[in-house]
This record gives sequence, C-alpha cells and structure tokens, in this order.
Amino acid sequence: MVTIRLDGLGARYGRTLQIQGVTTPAFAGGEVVAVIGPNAAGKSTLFKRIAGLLRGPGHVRVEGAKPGRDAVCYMPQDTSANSVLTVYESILLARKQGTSWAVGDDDLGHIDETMGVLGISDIAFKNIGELSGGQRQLASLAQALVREPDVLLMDEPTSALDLSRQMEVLTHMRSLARARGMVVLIALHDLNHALRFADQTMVVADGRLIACGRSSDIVTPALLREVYHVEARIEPCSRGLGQVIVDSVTAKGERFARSSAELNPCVAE
Ligand SMILES: Nc1ncnc2c1ncn2[C@@H]1O[C@H](COP(=O)(O)OP(=O)(O)OP(=O)(O)O)[C@@H](O)[C@H]1O
Repeated sequence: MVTIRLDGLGARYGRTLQIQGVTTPAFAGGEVVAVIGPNAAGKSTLFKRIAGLLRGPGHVRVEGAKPGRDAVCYMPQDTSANSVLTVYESILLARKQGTSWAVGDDDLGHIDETMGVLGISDIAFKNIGELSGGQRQLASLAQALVREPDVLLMDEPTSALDLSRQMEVLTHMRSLARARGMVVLIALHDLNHALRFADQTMVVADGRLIACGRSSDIVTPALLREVYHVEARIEPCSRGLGQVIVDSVTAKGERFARSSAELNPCVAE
C-alpha cells in the first residue's frame, strides 16, 4: 500500500522560503486528507513542492507506489486554459503522459468511464477554451484521475462547482481513494467539507503546519478563532456530522470597515 510522509518540507520562490518545516505522519492509501488554512497560507505552494514543481529543503517520502507511472499527480487551482484541444483529447493526452503513446482499449474505456462518472460525456468534443468554469474544473479533474496516481493533490477542486456537483465530486473522490488505495490530499476552504469528507486534516498558516490529525479533532472553535479569527460553533447535524456555524468575525479578523450587524445579520447587536 502506498504511503506519503512529509519530512521537514520547505518551498521557496526565488530566495524566499515561503513554507518551512512541514513534517507529517505517514498518510496511507485510502485516506482523504484536507489541507486547510487562510488565503496565502501556503497550501498551493505546499502542493507544488510535493509535486516537485518547486524546490526547497526537506523530503517527500513516498513508499509502495505502483511502478510505471508518476506516483504523484497535482491538479492545480487555476484550470483556465486556452487550448485548441477538445476535452476528450486533453484527457487522452493526460492519460498517456509519461507512458507509451500507443492508445489501447483500456485507455479509451477508462476515459469514457471517468467522463461518465463526472457527468462530462456530453462536452467530450467541446474545445477546452469554450468551457464554463465548472466544466473546466471537471475536465481538469478527469485529466488527473485518468493518470491513476498513487497520491493525488487537488487544489480547491470544487471551488467552481454547484452544490450538488461539489457533493458528488467529493463523495466520488472518497470512494475512489478507498477503491484504488490512493492518498487524496485536498486543499479546501469549506471546513464543512473537511469535516464531512476528510479522514484527516492538516492546517497550514503562515507557511507552517500548525495542526494535523483527525478532522473532527482539528476543526474546533479554538482553531477557528486562532486561524480564521471567527467565533464559531461546531454543531452536530441530524446525521451526526459536525457543521461549522460562524457567529461573528473577531476584531482581529475584520479587514473591511463594516458594522458587526452587516457581518452577522442573524445575531442582534
Ligand atoms: N509564483 C510566486 N512567486 C512568488 N510568491 C508567490 C508565488 N506564488 C505564490 N506566492 C506567495 O506565496 C504565499 C502562499 O501562496 P499560496 O498560493 O501557496 O497560498 P494558498 O494558501 O494556496 O492561498 P489561497 O487560499 O488564497 O489560494 C503567498 O504570500 C503568495 O503571494
């Protein structure tokens, strides 16, 4: 089974060390790990470093990966593209990247299945440049999935999707992680998604890992106050899942000149 562990990992842009000292326990195939943290905390930078796109100190330790393909695949946050390729061609190209260019029935079958599951078969022959933001994000997700990586890094993969698609994609990712024995790391801003879909959660702030563990142990009112500067509760919903309810933004968190009533219309001042 594949495992991935980060060991004193740092990443730099030019000479500036943007993240540093990120050490984690080993995450095992089948696990979904949420990576959360404020804007500019370093989540994308961490993913790029794990994917080998940035340099820096420390090590990414991957063990037990399948031979023959890249073990780690990175789905970037920005999926905008001005390509002349169709959706189908772009997914086929992703599938064949780093392998022989001979296309077999298994390649075509795998692509058809992935597009079907993601609900994008009807846009197979549309040009990538003509897609909506959500369609582009689904096409990018298909490009990542057909590469069948051992470790998949997904940078805010649902940010452009409507509510039902968000649920479908995250549910699918969790079952795929289990079925394929793949580790899925997902950068997320929706903490309810972290609580609902991720086995573990890593919290990145100011370029450092400040907490890592079971999602329900990590996403707490104390963390929300410290990292996001909000007063919040975690209330169980009728199905027993924790839900984040934000009561107010603390003075430290207010960046815009607004009255607290405007920020928090549900609570009388
Ligand atoms: N190409 C780059 N060159 C220099 N600095 C960069 C570059 N890309 C990102 N940074 C800086 O690195 C820091 C971390 O950015 P990063 O994109 O990793 O944050 P993030 O946690 O993914 O943010 P967000 O949630 O807003 O997407 C920011 O201060 C950003 O300005």
